[in-house]
Amino acid sequence: MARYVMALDQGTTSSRAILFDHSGRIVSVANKEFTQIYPKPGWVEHDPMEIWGSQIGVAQEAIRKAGVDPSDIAAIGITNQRETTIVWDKNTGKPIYNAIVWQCRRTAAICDALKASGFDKKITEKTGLIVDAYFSGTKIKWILDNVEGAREKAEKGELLFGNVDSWLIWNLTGGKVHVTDYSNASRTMLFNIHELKWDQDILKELNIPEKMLPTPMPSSHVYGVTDKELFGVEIPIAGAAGDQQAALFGQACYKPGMAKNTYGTGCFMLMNTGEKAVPSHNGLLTTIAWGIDGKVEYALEGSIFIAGAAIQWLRDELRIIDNSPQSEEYATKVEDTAGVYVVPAFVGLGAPYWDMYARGTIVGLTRGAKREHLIRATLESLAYQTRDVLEAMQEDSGINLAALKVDGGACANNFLMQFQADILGVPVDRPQVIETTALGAAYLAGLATGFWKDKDEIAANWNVDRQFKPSMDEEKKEKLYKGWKKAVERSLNWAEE
Ligand SMILES: Nc1ncnc2c1ncn2[C@@H]1O[C@H](COP(=O)(O)OP(=O)(O)O)[C@@H](O)[C@H]1O
Ligand SMILES: O=P(O)(O)OC[C@H](O)CO
Repeated sequence: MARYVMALDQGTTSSRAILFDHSGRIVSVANKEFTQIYPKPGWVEHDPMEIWGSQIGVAQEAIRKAGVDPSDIAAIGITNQRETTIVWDKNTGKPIYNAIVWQCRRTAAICDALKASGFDKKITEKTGLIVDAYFSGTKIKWILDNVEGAREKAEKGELLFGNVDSWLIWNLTGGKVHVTDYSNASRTMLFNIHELKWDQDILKELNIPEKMLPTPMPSSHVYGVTDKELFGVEIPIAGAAGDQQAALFGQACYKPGMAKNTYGTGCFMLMNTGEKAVPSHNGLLTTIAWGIDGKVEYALEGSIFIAGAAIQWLRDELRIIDNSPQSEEYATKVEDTAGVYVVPAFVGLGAPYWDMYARGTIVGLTRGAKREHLIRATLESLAYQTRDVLEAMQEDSGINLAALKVDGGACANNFLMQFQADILGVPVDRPQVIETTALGAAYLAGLATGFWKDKDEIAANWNVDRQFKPSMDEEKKEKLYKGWKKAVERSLNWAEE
């Protein structure tokens, strides 16, 4: 029997491939950052060919590094940055435009028009989403309206749309399979999450031909096999899920009420709500967690657009740190932020504010404010944003979390995790494997191919690395959080079209 499952984790800033063994341990990892394209303020693009090239490159490298024979890989699971929109020519396989990234704000005006007409309420009922430039629907419309000849070709059935999962599966299968999984479909703003089909009313409103859309499928399912050219053997592609849903799966949050928070480029808290799609009254999204075992399960989600990306901003734009881990070193050189707050609303604010026109703000500066304070305030902003969504989630679900499971690159930061526990007043549990996004994708693929028996077998693999216990006194905690809310006020509704 084959001994490994490979996860392809196509994130916002890097493509990663990880080989896992049967106990969920990492056997090898390969990673490659790729180009971020900012054509205008608030616009973000990727080159789809670079996404594909880097992803297949790291897959081959991970296999090479482990010294594993590709025939020893039971299955491949895909997980991806969600909502990012790619449109390509069915005949040539070439993209007709750059990928419009989830963070891109270019379709804010289309969203405003949907809100002005009241159609946004219908969209929320059907898709569980809050109308925002974040989702794929308006991005597809923008491409069809702005790329010469695109609409005509789409109507003739010559163009295909996909999120990154579909794009990778299409390329991995040599252009044979055009599918998506339910969790990714639920992020397009075109998918009826109750009926599990593309919604005709929304397609009509946005003028998007259904023939360009992929076939929605369960998240744990054999979609096809890899083209023999790629690895020398055909490997089943047996799982796919959006990266945040995959992390929920990898964290073994299989029961209603279980939640995780992933600190990557953005920060995303998801709570499993079982077979019930729970509507939010506090600015959260209702979304599909996964389709498995012949049914679909749902989640409540708090989407924070900028988290680890703010640390990258300190590194790449301000150039006040050399690498992300150094942020911890500087943050712990000072007692506090000296009253400084950073609100990293670089691409507007997601949950629970949903303000496409908010922009980044630094407040509370005094003459003594130093680099260390700014770095610490940036790290703390991740924790404050998380408290904003946790409060909304507890309100919507009626559940008070006993502990928060965390994962993603930035959860390696011990200062941040301790501050997070302090500001929430809830313990924070960090697992041994923080690559739970990739792990979740591997589990979905391994379950479809019999590599793992069932979810219980997988749940037994979850082990805590460290628990961070709240230790800040109540008065200080609330005073700090009050300052954050005031800082957020200053960032809202800033940009003008
Ligand atoms: N020690 C650290 N402290 C703070 N942030 C970190 C640390 N290590 C990584 N990060 C941040 O985490 C992000 C990378 O996490 P990852 O889970 O790989 O993200 P993604 O999947 O979105 O690309 C980067 O934005 C990086 O700045
Ligand atoms: O690239 P990540 O891990 O920050 O995830 C991005 C999300 O999928 C966007 O919805």
